[in-house]
Amino acid sequence: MSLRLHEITLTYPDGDGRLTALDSVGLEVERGGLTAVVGPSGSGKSSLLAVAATLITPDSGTVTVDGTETTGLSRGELAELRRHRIGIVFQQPNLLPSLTAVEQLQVMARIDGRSPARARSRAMELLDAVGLAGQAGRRPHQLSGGQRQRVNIARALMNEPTVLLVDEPTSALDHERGAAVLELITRLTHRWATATVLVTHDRSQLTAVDRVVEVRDGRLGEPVAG
Ligand SMILES: Nc1ncnc2c1ncn2[C@@H]1O[C@H](COP(=O)(O)OP(=O)(O)OP(=O)(O)O)[C@@H](O)[C@H]1O
Repeated sequence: MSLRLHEITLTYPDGDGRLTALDSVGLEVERGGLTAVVGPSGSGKSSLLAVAATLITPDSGTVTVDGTETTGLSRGELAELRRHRIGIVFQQPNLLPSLTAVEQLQVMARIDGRSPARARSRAMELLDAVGLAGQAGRRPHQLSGGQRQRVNIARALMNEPTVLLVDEPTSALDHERGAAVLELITRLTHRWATATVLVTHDRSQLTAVDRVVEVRDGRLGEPVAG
């Protein structure tokens, strides 16, 4: 199992007490599988993604990434794990304004110490996969919102992660572009065999995903119709 969350409970300070954001949540995703997590605002979706990304340590429960149990790893070891095994697509693309599309990707590989030639060929392969081979030399302001989101997605795959975590990728896009981005993420999941978890509040576009689970008040279950 490439991503396994087991009995995750997460609380936040809340006045004099604690608010339970995740309550004994379990989730398993295989390589090449895409699980969509839906749920109303405040139900715990972002918290679930942050725990899966090892950015937040839960009160209890375990997160296993690509066979590595993360409990007890140091901050440095977690950072290393994230760099090599986890790709994260945040809601906002956060591209660097002065870099071209291909450079946005190359930066990731440089941090990881790859040769520039290998980094460039991987970057071009990914830009091609997201339909932007012809826009490799453009800077963010020369790209549309949908194109920027595609660069963002390609960048998350740069270091060949096992796990791909995607937060509300369609929130800034209209219905048609949103559907295209979801279709793209599904295709990339199959092609690069990532264990993908995608968080969204918009379930109308979830036609092609392998599985949909719903978070309600911090608990995970099968989605309720509607
Ligand atoms: N850092 C924090 N400190 C305190 N409470 C928090 C914190 N982050 C989230 N919460 C609370 O935990 C609960 C779950 O929040 P979370 O952001 O995970 O939900 P969500 O489903 O992603 O919501 P949204 O769709 O609005 O982003 C909410 O009640 C929220 O107010």
